[in-house]
Amino acid sequence: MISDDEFITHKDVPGPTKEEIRCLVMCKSRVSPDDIVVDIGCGTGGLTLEFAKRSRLVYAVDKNLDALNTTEKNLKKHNLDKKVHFIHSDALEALKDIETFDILMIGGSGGDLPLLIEEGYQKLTQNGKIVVTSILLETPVEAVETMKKFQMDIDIVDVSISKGRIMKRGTMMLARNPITIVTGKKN
Ligand SMILES: C[S@@+](CC[C@H](N)C(=O)[O-])C[C@H]1O[C@@H](n2cnc3c(N)ncnc32)[C@H](O)[C@@H]1O
Repeated sequence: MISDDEFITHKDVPGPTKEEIRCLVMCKSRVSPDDIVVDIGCGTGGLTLEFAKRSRLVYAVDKNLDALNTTEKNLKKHNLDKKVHFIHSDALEALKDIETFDILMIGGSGGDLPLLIEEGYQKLTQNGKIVVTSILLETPVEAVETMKKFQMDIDIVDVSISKGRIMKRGTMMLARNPITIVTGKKN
């Protein structure tokens, strides 16, 4: 797992998904070397990079060109850019052009989540997974409701992490925003 401070960042792009959350996403997605992954809302490339290390091919999609360029820089830095197709597009448009995949990672949807899950489900391989990460309370509910329509096996984890900061007098634990990870498996 690559540490958070190894990423190249951009002032107008959200920072990478934190290391501990990346660990959990890799674990919940059960990504394997033959998998094709679509990373919607690739941002800084935190998840794209971890998926590229563990899969056959990743489609990294973002509607923000600064984000896509930042992801590309981070993948190049780790010699993983050859395993990634970089797509500058809105998520729904991008999905229409991709034939099939084993994992659909949704880390940013801009309000289109139910549609994205519906479109993505059609192209997901048998036993494929849709993983949604969110800081908003409403997003996991939308994800679960949509996944239920397709009788997916659903796993929900809410993660609250505190990181220790060592100071002169002792160690202070600093809380981070809770993140919810919803994973749906196609039966
Ligand atoms: C929180 S960031 C994702 C961070 C990323 N997972 C990482 O580890 O670096 C969310 C991203 O989703 C993108 N996004 C939001 N809605 C989108 C949409 N409808 N289509 C494509 N990208 C979208 C935003 O531009 C932003 O870069």
